[in-house]
Amino acid sequence: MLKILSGNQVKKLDSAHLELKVISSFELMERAAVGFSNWWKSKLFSKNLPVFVFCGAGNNGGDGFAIARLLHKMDYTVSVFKCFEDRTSLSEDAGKNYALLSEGIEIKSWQEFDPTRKGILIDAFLGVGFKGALRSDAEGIIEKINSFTGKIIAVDIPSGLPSDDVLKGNCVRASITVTFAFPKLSLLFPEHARNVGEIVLVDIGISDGEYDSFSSSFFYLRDRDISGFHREFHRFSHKGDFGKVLLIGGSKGKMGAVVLSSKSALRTGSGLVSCKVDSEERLILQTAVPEAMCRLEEKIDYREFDAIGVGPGLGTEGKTALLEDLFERYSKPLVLDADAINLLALNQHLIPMIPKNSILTPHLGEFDRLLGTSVNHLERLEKAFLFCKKWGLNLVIKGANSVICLADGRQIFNSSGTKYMATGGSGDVLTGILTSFLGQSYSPEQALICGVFHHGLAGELAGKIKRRGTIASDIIEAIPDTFIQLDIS
Ligand SMILES: NC(=O)C1=CN([C@@H]2O[C@H](COP(=O)(O)OP(=O)(O)OC[C@H]3O[C@@H](n4cnc5c(N)ncnc54)[C@H](O)[C@@H]3O)[C@@H](O)[C@H]2O)[C@@H](O)CC1
Ligand SMILES: [K+]
Repeated sequence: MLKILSGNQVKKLDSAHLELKVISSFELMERAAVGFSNWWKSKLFSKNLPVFVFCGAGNNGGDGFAIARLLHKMDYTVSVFKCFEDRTSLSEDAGKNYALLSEGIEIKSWQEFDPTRKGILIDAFLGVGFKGALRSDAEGIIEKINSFTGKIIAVDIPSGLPSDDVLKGNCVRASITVTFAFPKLSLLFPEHARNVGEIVLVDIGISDGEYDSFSSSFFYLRDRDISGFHREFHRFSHKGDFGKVLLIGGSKGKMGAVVLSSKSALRTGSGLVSCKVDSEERLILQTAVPEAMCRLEEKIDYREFDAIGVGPGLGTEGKTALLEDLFERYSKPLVLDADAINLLALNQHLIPMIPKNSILTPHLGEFDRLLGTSVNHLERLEKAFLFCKKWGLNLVIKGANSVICLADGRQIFNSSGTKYMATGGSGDVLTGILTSFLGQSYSPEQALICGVFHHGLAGELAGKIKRRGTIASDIIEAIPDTFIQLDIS
Protein backbone atom coordinates (compact mmCIF):
# COMPACT_ATOMS: atom_id res chain seq x y z
CA MET A 1 0.00 0.00 0.00
CA LEU A 2 1.16 3.51 -0.72
CA LYS A 3 2.01 5.64 2.27
CA ILE A 4 0.45 9.08 2.20
CA LEU A 5 3.09 11.55 3.32
CA SER A 6 2.73 15.10 4.55
CA GLY A 7 3.80 18.09 2.45
CA ASN A 8 7.02 18.40 4.49
CA GLN A 9 7.83 14.72 4.05
CA VAL A 10 7.45 15.09 0.26
CA LYS A 11 10.47 17.37 0.16
CA LYS A 12 12.55 14.89 2.20
CA LEU A 13 11.36 11.96 0.09
CA ASP A 14 12.42 13.83 -3.03
CA SER A 15 15.92 14.50 -1.74
CA ALA A 16 16.30 10.92 -0.47
CA HIS A 17 15.24 9.66 -3.89
CA LEU A 18 17.61 12.01 -5.64
CA GLU A 19 20.52 10.76 -3.54
CA LEU A 20 19.66 7.13 -4.00
CA LYS A 21 19.00 7.08 -7.71
CA VAL A 22 21.52 9.73 -8.59
CA ILE A 23 18.93 11.56 -10.61
CA SER A 24 18.57 15.31 -10.48
CA SER A 25 15.50 17.13 -9.19
CA PHE A 26 15.16 18.45 -12.73
CA GLU A 27 14.83 14.88 -14.04
CA LEU A 28 12.23 14.11 -11.38
CA MET A 29 10.23 17.12 -12.54
CA GLU A 30 10.56 15.89 -16.12
CA ARG A 31 9.19 12.49 -15.08
CA ALA A 32 6.18 14.19 -13.50
CA ALA A 33 5.57 16.19 -16.69
CA VAL A 34 6.03 13.13 -18.90
CA GLY A 35 3.63 11.17 -16.66
CA PHE A 36 1.10 13.98 -16.99
CA SER A 37 1.43 14.17 -20.76
CA ASN A 38 1.15 10.38 -21.12
CA TRP A 39 -2.12 10.53 -19.20
CA TRP A 40 -3.18 13.48 -21.39
CA LYS A 41 -2.44 11.43 -24.51
CA SER A 42 -4.62 8.60 -23.20
CA LYS A 43 -7.55 11.02 -22.81
CA LEU A 44 -7.37 12.01 -26.49
CA PHE A 45 -8.18 15.68 -25.83
CA SER A 46 -9.06 17.47 -29.04
CA LYS A 47 -6.19 19.34 -30.67
CA ASN A 48 -8.70 22.00 -31.74
CA LEU A 49 -8.93 23.15 -28.13
CA PRO A 50 -6.16 25.52 -27.03
CA VAL A 51 -4.43 24.75 -23.72
CA PHE A 52 -3.86 27.48 -21.12
CA VAL A 53 -1.19 26.63 -18.54
CA PHE A 54 -1.14 28.80 -15.40
CA CYS A 55 2.32 28.57 -13.84
CA GLY A 56 3.58 29.75 -10.44
CA ALA A 57 7.19 30.50 -9.50
CA GLY A 58 7.83 27.28 -7.54
CA ASN A 59 8.24 23.68 -8.65
CA ASN A 60 4.53 23.31 -9.31
CA GLY A 61 4.95 26.06 -11.88
CA GLY A 62 8.07 24.20 -13.08
CA ASP A 63 5.89 21.16 -13.76
CA GLY A 64 3.56 23.48 -15.68
CA PHE A 65 6.33 24.84 -17.93
CA ALA A 66 7.53 21.31 -18.69
CA ILE A 67 3.96 20.17 -19.41
CA ALA A 68 3.46 23.18 -21.72
CA ARG A 69 6.62 22.20 -23.63
CA LEU A 70 5.53 18.55 -23.97
CA LEU A 71 1.97 19.36 -25.05
CA HIS A 72 3.29 21.85 -27.60
CA LYS A 73 5.45 19.04 -28.98
CA MET A 74 2.29 16.97 -29.29
CA ASP A 75 0.89 19.70 -31.59
CA TYR A 76 -1.45 21.36 -29.10
CA THR A 77 -1.78 25.15 -29.18
CA VAL A 78 -0.34 26.11 -25.82
CA SER A 79 -0.25 29.43 -23.94
CA VAL A 80 1.54 29.91 -20.64
CA PHE A 81 0.07 32.39 -18.16
CA LYS A 82 2.67 33.53 -15.64
CA CYS A 83 1.32 33.87 -12.10
CA PHE A 84 4.27 35.95 -10.92
CA GLU A 85 5.89 39.31 -11.52
CA ASP A 86 8.80 39.57 -13.97
CA ARG A 87 11.18 40.42 -11.10
CA THR A 88 10.22 37.29 -9.09
CA SER A 89 12.96 34.69 -8.93
CA LEU A 90 11.79 31.24 -9.93
CA SER A 91 12.84 28.01 -8.20
CA GLU A 92 15.91 26.57 -9.88
CA ASP A 93 14.10 23.85 -11.81
CA ALA A 94 11.17 26.09 -12.70
CA GLY A 95 13.70 28.55 -14.09
CA LYS A 96 15.32 25.86 -16.22
CA ASN A 97 11.98 24.74 -17.61
CA TYR A 98 10.90 28.32 -18.23
CA ALA A 99 14.03 28.80 -20.34
CA LEU A 100 13.17 25.66 -22.31
CA LEU A 101 9.76 26.94 -23.46
CA SER A 102 9.89 26.79 -27.23
CA GLU A 103 9.06 29.52 -29.66
CA GLY A 104 5.55 28.52 -30.62
CA ILE A 105 4.34 28.84 -27.00
CA GLU A 106 2.70 32.16 -26.21
CA ILE A 107 3.76 33.58 -22.82
CA LYS A 108 1.50 36.09 -21.10
CA SER A 109 0.68 37.40 -17.66
CA TRP A 110 -2.32 35.89 -15.86
CA GLN A 111 -4.11 39.27 -15.97
CA GLU A 112 -4.28 39.00 -19.76
CA PHE A 113 -6.28 35.77 -19.69
CA ASP A 114 -9.78 35.93 -21.17
CA PRO A 115 -11.82 33.38 -19.17
CA THR A 116 -14.58 33.24 -21.78
CA ARG A 117 -12.25 31.57 -24.31
CA LYS A 118 -12.85 27.94 -25.20
CA GLY A 119 -10.07 25.52 -24.26
CA ILE A 120 -8.60 23.52 -21.38
CA LEU A 121 -6.92 25.17 -18.40
CA ILE A 122 -4.02 23.53 -16.57
CA ASP A 123 -3.51 24.82 -13.03
CA ALA A 124 0.18 24.66 -12.12
CA PHE A 125 0.12 27.76 -9.93
CA LEU A 126 0.60 26.37 -6.39
CA GLY A 127 1.44 22.83 -5.29
CA VAL A 128 2.31 21.27 -1.95
CA GLY A 129 4.66 24.18 -1.21
CA PHE A 130 1.67 26.47 -0.55
CA LYS A 131 1.68 27.51 3.12
CA GLY A 132 -0.41 29.77 5.38
CA ALA A 133 -3.08 32.14 4.10
CA LEU A 134 -3.23 33.07 0.42
CA ARG A 135 -1.48 36.33 -0.44
CA SER A 136 -3.82 38.90 -2.01
CA ASP A 137 -2.35 38.57 -5.52
CA ALA A 138 -2.87 34.81 -5.30
CA GLU A 139 -6.55 35.36 -4.40
CA GLY A 140 -6.96 37.27 -7.66
CA ILE A 141 -5.23 34.54 -9.67
CA ILE A 142 -7.43 31.83 -8.20
CA GLU A 143 -10.57 33.86 -8.88
CA LYS A 144 -9.45 34.35 -12.47
CA ILE A 145 -8.84 30.61 -12.91
CA ASN A 146 -12.22 29.78 -11.39
CA SER A 147 -14.01 32.24 -13.68
CA PHE A 148 -13.00 30.03 -16.60
CA THR A 149 -15.98 28.02 -17.83
CA GLY A 150 -14.10 25.14 -19.48
CA LYS A 151 -12.37 22.11 -17.98
CA ILE A 152 -9.73 22.83 -15.32
CA ILE A 153 -7.04 20.23 -14.66
CA ALA A 154 -4.95 20.70 -11.51
CA VAL A 155 -1.30 19.65 -11.40
CA ASP A 156 -0.52 17.72 -8.17
CA ILE A 157 -3.14 19.59 -6.10
CA PRO A 158 -5.65 22.37 -6.84
CA SER A 159 -3.90 25.68 -6.10
CA GLY A 160 -4.78 27.01 -2.66
CA LEU A 161 -5.58 23.64 -1.10
CA PRO A 162 -3.22 22.84 1.81
CA SER A 163 -1.87 19.33 1.31
CA ASP A 164 -2.54 18.01 4.83
CA ASP A 165 -5.29 20.20 6.17
CA VAL A 166 -8.82 21.31 5.51
CA LEU A 167 -9.42 24.22 3.17
CA LYS A 168 -9.86 27.53 4.94
CA GLY A 169 -9.61 30.03 2.07
CA ASN A 170 -10.04 30.22 -1.68
CA CYS A 171 -8.99 27.37 -3.93
CA VAL A 172 -9.07 26.35 -7.58
CA ARG A 173 -12.07 24.23 -8.53
CA ALA A 174 -10.66 21.52 -10.78
CA SER A 175 -12.61 18.81 -12.53
CA ILE A 176 -9.54 16.55 -12.55
CA THR A 177 -6.45 16.54 -10.30
CA VAL A 178 -3.40 14.75 -11.65
CA THR A 179 -1.29 14.06 -8.58
CA PHE A 180 2.26 12.70 -8.43
CA ALA A 181 3.62 9.70 -6.50
CA PHE A 182 0.72 9.43 -3.99
CA PRO A 183 -2.52 11.34 -3.44
CA LYS A 184 -2.04 14.19 -1.01
CA LEU A 185 -4.18 13.65 2.10
CA SER A 186 -6.51 16.61 1.59
CA LEU A 187 -7.45 15.37 -1.92
CA LEU A 188 -9.32 12.55 -0.19
CA PHE A 189 -11.59 14.64 2.05
CA PRO A 190 -15.28 14.75 1.06
CA GLU A 191 -15.50 18.50 1.69
CA HIS A 192 -12.87 19.08 -1.01
CA ALA A 193 -14.61 17.02 -3.70
CA ARG A 194 -15.77 20.15 -5.58
CA ASN A 195 -12.20 21.43 -5.76
CA VAL A 196 -10.41 18.19 -6.51
CA GLY A 197 -12.77 16.47 -8.95
CA GLU A 198 -11.55 13.11 -10.24
CA ILE A 199 -8.13 11.97 -8.92
CA VAL A 200 -5.53 10.62 -11.35
CA LEU A 201 -2.39 9.18 -9.79
CA VAL A 202 0.83 9.41 -11.81
CA ASP A 203 3.77 7.21 -10.84
CA ILE A 204 7.08 9.08 -10.94
CA GLY A 205 9.26 6.07 -10.20
CA ILE A 206 9.58 6.33 -6.42
CA SER A 207 9.53 2.72 -5.18
CA ASP A 208 7.42 1.63 -2.18
CA GLY A 209 10.62 0.86 -0.24
CA GLU A 210 11.71 4.50 -0.35
CA TYR A 211 8.71 5.37 1.81
CA ASP A 212 9.86 3.01 4.57
CA SER A 213 11.79 5.55 6.59
CA PHE A 214 8.82 7.93 6.76
CA SER A 215 6.22 7.38 9.41
CA SER A 216 2.61 7.92 8.47
CA SER A 217 -0.63 6.35 9.63
CA PHE A 218 -2.33 7.11 6.30
CA PHE A 219 -2.25 4.73 3.33
CA TYR A 220 -3.77 4.51 -0.13
CA LEU A 221 -5.11 1.20 -1.39
CA ARG A 222 -4.64 0.35 -5.08
CA ASP A 223 -5.63 -2.65 -7.20
CA ARG A 224 -2.07 -4.01 -7.19
CA ASP A 225 -2.19 -4.29 -3.36
CA ILE A 226 -5.18 -6.61 -3.23
CA SER A 227 -3.97 -10.01 -4.37
CA GLY A 228 -1.54 -10.32 -1.44
CA PHE A 229 -4.41 -10.09 1.03
CA HIS A 230 -6.56 -12.83 -0.51
CA ARG A 231 -6.70 -16.40 0.76
CA GLU A 232 -5.89 -19.15 -1.70
CA PHE A 233 -8.25 -22.08 -2.11
CA HIS A 234 -7.25 -25.41 -3.58
CA ARG A 235 -8.74 -28.30 -5.55
CA PHE A 236 -9.93 -30.06 -2.41
CA SER A 237 -11.52 -26.98 -0.85
CA HIS A 238 -15.11 -27.76 0.12
CA LYS A 239 -18.23 -25.81 0.97
CA GLY A 240 -17.13 -25.62 4.60
CA ASP A 241 -13.90 -23.83 3.67
CA PHE A 242 -15.92 -21.07 2.10
CA GLY A 243 -17.68 -20.42 5.34
CA LYS A 244 -21.04 -20.61 6.96
CA VAL A 245 -22.33 -17.13 7.65
CA LEU A 246 -25.36 -15.59 9.32
CA LEU A 247 -26.92 -12.25 8.49
CA ILE A 248 -29.18 -10.71 11.09
CA GLY A 249 -31.53 -8.02 9.83
CA GLY A 250 -34.64 -7.53 7.72
CA SER A 251 -37.83 -6.30 9.32
CA LYS A 252 -41.21 -5.27 7.91
CA GLY A 253 -40.65 -2.83 5.05
CA LYS A 254 -36.89 -3.27 5.20
CA MET A 255 -36.42 -6.80 3.89
CA GLY A 256 -34.61 -5.57 0.80
CA ALA A 257 -31.55 -4.75 2.88
CA VAL A 258 -30.99 -8.31 4.07
CA VAL A 259 -31.85 -9.65 0.61
CA LEU A 260 -29.01 -7.53 -0.79
CA SER A 261 -26.55 -8.51 1.95
CA SER A 262 -27.23 -12.21 1.60
CA LYS A 263 -26.98 -12.13 -2.20
CA SER A 264 -23.69 -10.29 -2.02
CA ALA A 265 -22.32 -12.74 0.56
CA LEU A 266 -23.17 -15.56 -1.85
CA ARG A 267 -21.63 -13.73 -4.83
CA THR A 268 -18.48 -13.17 -2.75
CA GLY A 269 -18.15 -16.91 -2.33
CA SER A 270 -19.82 -17.90 0.95
CA GLY A 271 -20.55 -21.61 1.08
CA LEU A 272 -23.70 -21.30 3.17
CA VAL A 273 -25.69 -18.17 3.96
CA SER A 274 -28.37 -18.13 6.64
CA CYS A 275 -30.51 -15.20 7.67
CA LYS A 276 -32.26 -14.37 10.88
CA VAL A 277 -35.21 -12.18 9.89
CA ASP A 278 -38.65 -11.35 11.32
CA SER A 279 -40.54 -14.61 10.78
CA GLU A 280 -43.63 -13.01 9.14
CA GLU A 281 -41.35 -11.57 6.49
CA ARG A 282 -39.41 -14.74 5.66
CA LEU A 283 -41.17 -15.41 2.33
CA ILE A 284 -39.68 -12.27 0.85
CA LEU A 285 -36.17 -13.51 1.56
CA GLN A 286 -36.82 -17.10 0.51
CA THR A 287 -38.35 -15.99 -2.78
CA ALA A 288 -35.75 -13.38 -3.57
CA VAL A 289 -32.73 -15.47 -2.53
CA PRO A 290 -33.54 -19.21 -2.74
CA GLU A 291 -29.90 -20.03 -2.00
CA ALA A 292 -30.17 -18.49 1.49
CA MET A 293 -31.67 -20.28 4.49
CA CYS A 294 -33.94 -18.73 7.09
CA ARG A 295 -33.33 -19.31 10.78
CA LEU A 296 -36.51 -18.64 12.65
CA GLU A 297 -35.83 -20.07 16.10
CA GLU A 298 -35.73 -17.63 18.99
CA LYS A 299 -32.34 -18.69 20.34
CA ILE A 300 -29.90 -19.58 17.60
CA ASP A 301 -26.60 -21.12 18.65
CA TYR A 302 -24.45 -18.40 17.13
CA ARG A 303 -21.31 -20.47 17.56
CA GLU A 304 -22.31 -22.57 14.52
CA PHE A 305 -21.34 -19.67 12.29
CA ASP A 306 -17.92 -18.71 10.97
CA ALA A 307 -19.02 -15.10 10.68
CA ILE A 308 -22.03 -12.95 11.47
CA GLY A 309 -23.13 -9.64 9.98
CA VAL A 310 -25.81 -7.67 11.79
CA GLY A 311 -27.83 -4.57 11.04
CA PRO A 312 -29.16 -4.28 7.47
CA GLY A 313 -32.88 -3.52 7.70
CA LEU A 314 -32.91 -4.67 11.33
CA GLY A 315 -34.85 -1.73 12.76
CA THR A 316 -34.05 -0.38 16.21
CA GLU A 317 -37.39 -0.79 17.99
CA GLY A 318 -37.03 -3.54 20.61
CA LYS A 319 -33.74 -4.82 19.13
CA THR A 320 -31.30 -3.77 21.86
CA ALA A 321 -31.64 -7.08 23.70
CA LEU A 322 -30.86 -8.99 20.48
CA LEU A 323 -27.61 -7.10 20.08
CA GLU A 324 -26.66 -7.52 23.73
CA ASP A 325 -27.41 -11.25 23.59
CA LEU A 326 -25.33 -11.59 20.41
CA PHE A 327 -22.34 -9.88 22.07
CA GLU A 328 -22.68 -12.22 25.05
CA ARG A 329 -22.89 -15.43 23.07
CA TYR A 330 -20.54 -14.82 20.13
CA SER A 331 -16.88 -13.98 20.55
CA LYS A 332 -15.58 -13.80 16.95
CA PRO A 333 -15.34 -10.49 15.09
CA LEU A 334 -18.72 -9.31 13.82
CA VAL A 335 -19.74 -6.97 11.03
CA LEU A 336 -21.97 -4.23 12.45
CA ASP A 337 -23.84 -2.02 10.03
CA ALA A 338 -26.85 0.28 9.69
CA ASP A 339 -29.33 -0.23 12.55
CA ALA A 340 -26.75 -2.15 14.58
CA ILE A 341 -24.70 1.07 14.57
CA ASN A 342 -27.78 3.16 15.31
CA LEU A 343 -28.48 0.87 18.29
CA LEU A 344 -24.92 1.33 19.53
CA ALA A 345 -25.31 5.10 19.20
CA LEU A 346 -28.42 4.90 21.38
CA ASN A 347 -26.88 2.39 23.82
CA GLN A 348 -23.25 3.39 24.17
CA HIS A 349 -22.86 1.12 27.21
CA LEU A 350 -22.90 -1.83 24.77
CA ILE A 351 -19.73 -0.68 22.98
CA PRO A 352 -17.30 -2.35 25.44
CA MET A 353 -19.16 -5.65 24.89
CA ILE A 354 -18.56 -5.76 21.11
CA PRO A 355 -16.24 -8.69 20.29
CA LYS A 356 -12.69 -7.41 19.76
CA ASN A 357 -11.60 -6.71 16.20
CA SER A 358 -15.20 -6.42 14.97
CA ILE A 359 -15.93 -4.19 11.98
CA LEU A 360 -18.33 -1.25 12.04
CA THR A 361 -19.36 0.21 8.69
CA PRO A 362 -21.01 3.60 9.24
CA HIS A 363 -21.82 6.08 6.50
CA LEU A 364 -21.27 9.71 7.47
CA GLY A 365 -24.71 10.05 9.12
CA GLU A 366 -24.27 6.89 11.19
CA PHE A 367 -20.74 7.93 12.08
CA ASP A 368 -22.00 11.26 13.43
CA ARG A 369 -24.75 9.53 15.39
CA LEU A 370 -22.21 7.19 16.96
CA LEU A 371 -19.35 9.59 17.64
CA GLY A 372 -20.93 13.05 17.43
CA THR A 373 -20.75 15.53 14.58
CA SER A 374 -17.34 16.62 13.34
CA VAL A 375 -16.46 20.01 11.91
CA ASN A 376 -14.44 18.41 9.12
CA HIS A 377 -13.01 15.14 7.84
CA LEU A 378 -9.74 15.58 9.70
CA GLU A 379 -11.64 15.67 12.99
CA ARG A 380 -13.69 12.66 11.89
CA LEU A 381 -10.49 10.71 11.16
CA GLU A 382 -9.10 11.61 14.56
CA LYS A 383 -12.31 10.48 16.30
CA ALA A 384 -12.24 7.21 14.37
CA PHE A 385 -8.58 6.68 15.30
CA LEU A 386 -9.28 7.17 19.02
CA PHE A 387 -12.42 5.01 18.94
CA CYS A 388 -10.71 2.10 17.16
CA LYS A 389 -7.68 2.22 19.47
CA LYS A 390 -9.73 2.51 22.64
CA TRP A 391 -12.08 -0.41 21.91
CA GLY A 392 -9.87 -2.61 19.71
CA LEU A 393 -12.36 -2.28 16.84
CA ASN A 394 -12.16 -1.57 13.10
CA LEU A 395 -14.33 0.85 11.26
CA VAL A 396 -15.02 1.86 7.66
CA ILE A 397 -16.09 5.43 7.04
CA LYS A 398 -18.14 4.86 3.90
CA GLY A 399 -18.23 7.32 1.02
CA ALA A 400 -16.00 8.27 -1.90
CA ASN A 401 -12.52 7.04 -0.92
CA SER A 402 -13.96 5.07 2.01
CA VAL A 403 -11.50 5.01 4.88
CA ILE A 404 -10.63 1.70 6.55
CA CYS A 405 -9.70 2.58 10.14
CA LEU A 406 -7.90 -0.34 11.74
CA ALA A 407 -7.69 -1.09 15.45
CA ASP A 408 -3.90 -0.61 15.27
CA GLY A 409 -4.32 3.02 14.18
CA ARG A 410 -3.67 2.73 10.44
CA GLN A 411 -6.15 4.53 8.21
CA ILE A 412 -6.37 3.28 4.64
CA PHE A 413 -8.10 5.27 1.90
CA ASN A 414 -9.71 3.19 -0.83
CA SER A 415 -9.11 4.08 -4.46
CA SER A 416 -11.89 2.05 -6.11
CA GLY A 417 -15.46 3.26 -6.44
CA THR A 418 -17.62 5.65 -8.40
CA LYS A 419 -20.22 8.32 -7.79
CA TYR A 420 -22.79 5.92 -9.24
CA MET A 421 -22.60 3.88 -6.02
CA ALA A 422 -24.48 6.59 -4.15
CA THR A 423 -27.65 4.52 -4.29
CA GLY A 424 -29.87 2.81 -1.68
CA GLY A 425 -28.60 -0.61 -0.63
CA SER A 426 -24.99 -0.05 -1.63
CA GLY A 427 -23.94 -0.30 2.04
CA ASP A 428 -25.92 -3.55 2.53
CA VAL A 429 -23.85 -5.02 -0.30
CA LEU A 430 -20.65 -4.14 1.56
CA THR A 431 -21.93 -5.85 4.71
CA GLY A 432 -22.54 -9.04 2.75
CA ILE A 433 -19.08 -8.92 1.19
CA LEU A 434 -17.28 -8.31 4.50
CA THR A 435 -19.23 -11.02 6.33
CA SER A 436 -18.49 -13.43 3.51
CA PHE A 437 -14.73 -12.81 3.66
CA LEU A 438 -14.70 -13.16 7.45
CA GLY A 439 -16.54 -16.47 7.01
CA GLN A 440 -13.85 -17.61 4.56
CA SER A 441 -11.31 -17.24 7.41
CA TYR A 442 -9.95 -13.88 6.32
CA SER A 443 -8.67 -11.80 9.24
CA PRO A 444 -10.68 -8.61 9.84
CA GLU A 445 -7.84 -6.62 8.23
CA GLN A 446 -7.81 -8.89 5.14
CA ALA A 447 -11.60 -8.87 4.93
CA LEU A 448 -11.67 -5.09 5.13
CA ILE A 449 -8.97 -4.50 2.55
CA CYS A 450 -10.36 -7.01 0.07
CA GLY A 451 -14.00 -6.25 0.84
CA VAL A 452 -13.87 -2.49 0.56
CA PHE A 453 -11.80 -2.65 -2.62
CA HIS A 454 -13.96 -5.31 -4.34
CA HIS A 455 -17.12 -3.41 -3.38
CA GLY A 456 -15.77 -0.23 -5.01
CA LEU A 457 -14.56 -2.10 -8.06
CA ALA A 458 -17.94 -3.85 -8.47
CA GLY A 459 -19.53 -0.40 -8.36
CA GLU A 460 -17.13 0.85 -11.03
CA LEU A 461 -17.85 -2.11 -13.31
CA ALA A 462 -21.61 -1.73 -12.86
CA GLY A 463 -21.38 2.05 -13.25
CA LYS A 464 -19.53 1.73 -16.56
CA ILE A 465 -22.60 0.09 -18.05
CA LYS A 466 -25.46 1.56 -16.06
CA ARG A 467 -24.02 4.97 -15.13
CA ARG A 468 -26.54 6.93 -13.04
CA GLY A 469 -29.03 4.10 -13.47
CA THR A 470 -26.84 1.82 -11.33
CA ILE A 471 -28.69 0.11 -8.46
CA ALA A 472 -27.35 -2.03 -5.61
CA SER A 473 -28.34 -5.26 -7.39
CA ASP A 474 -26.10 -4.27 -10.32
CA ILE A 475 -23.19 -3.92 -7.89
CA ILE A 476 -23.87 -7.44 -6.60
CA GLU A 477 -24.02 -8.87 -10.12
CA ALA A 478 -20.62 -7.29 -10.83
CA ILE A 479 -18.90 -8.89 -7.80
CA PRO A 480 -17.83 -12.04 -9.73
CA ASP A 481 -16.24 -9.82 -12.41
CA THR A 482 -14.08 -8.15 -9.77
CA PHE A 483 -12.40 -11.49 -9.06
CA ILE A 484 -11.80 -11.96 -12.78
CA GLN A 485 -10.47 -8.43 -13.19
CA LEU A 486 -8.04 -8.87 -10.27
CA ASP A 487 -7.16 -12.41 -11.35
CA ILE A 488 -8.24 -13.96 -8.05
CA SER A 489 -9.35 -17.58 -8.43
N1 LIG B 1 7.77 14.14 -5.47
C1 LIG B 1 6.98 15.07 -5.87
O1 LIG B 1 5.86 15.09 -5.38
C2 LIG B 1 7.38 16.05 -6.91
C3 LIG B 1 6.90 17.33 -6.85
N2 LIG B 1 6.99 18.19 -7.86
C4 LIG B 1 6.23 19.45 -7.84
O2 LIG B 1 6.74 20.34 -6.89
C5 LIG B 1 5.66 20.91 -6.15
C6 LIG B 1 6.18 21.47 -4.89
O3 LIG B 1 7.05 22.50 -5.26
P1 LIG B 1 7.58 23.64 -4.28
O4 LIG B 1 7.98 23.04 -3.02
O5 LIG B 1 8.55 24.45 -5.05
O6 LIG B 1 6.31 24.49 -3.96
P2 LIG B 1 5.09 25.03 -4.84
O7 LIG B 1 5.48 25.30 -6.23
O8 LIG B 1 3.98 24.14 -4.58
O9 LIG B 1 4.81 26.36 -4.06
C7 LIG B 1 5.80 27.33 -3.93
C8 LIG B 1 5.25 28.63 -4.48
O10 LIG B 1 4.08 28.95 -3.74
C9 LIG B 1 4.17 30.28 -3.29
N3 LIG B 1 3.40 30.36 -2.04
C10 LIG B 1 3.61 29.66 -0.91
N4 LIG B 1 2.71 30.02 0.03
C11 LIG B 1 1.94 30.98 -0.52
C12 LIG B 1 0.84 31.74 -0.05
N5 LIG B 1 0.38 31.62 1.18
N6 LIG B 1 0.25 32.63 -0.89
C13 LIG B 1 0.70 32.77 -2.14
N7 LIG B 1 1.74 32.06 -2.66
C14 LIG B 1 2.35 31.18 -1.85
C15 LIG B 1 5.65 30.52 -3.12
O11 LIG B 1 5.93 31.90 -3.18
C16 LIG B 1 6.21 29.77 -4.30
O12 LIG B 1 6.15 30.54 -5.47
C17 LIG B 1 4.69 19.77 -6.07
O13 LIG B 1 3.40 20.17 -5.74
C18 LIG B 1 4.78 19.20 -7.47
O14 LIG B 1 3.94 19.89 -8.35
C19 LIG B 1 7.53 17.70 -9.16
O15 LIG B 1 8.18 18.68 -9.82
C20 LIG B 1 8.50 16.57 -9.03
C21 LIG B 1 8.31 15.62 -7.98
K1 LIG C 1 -1.67 23.27 -8.78
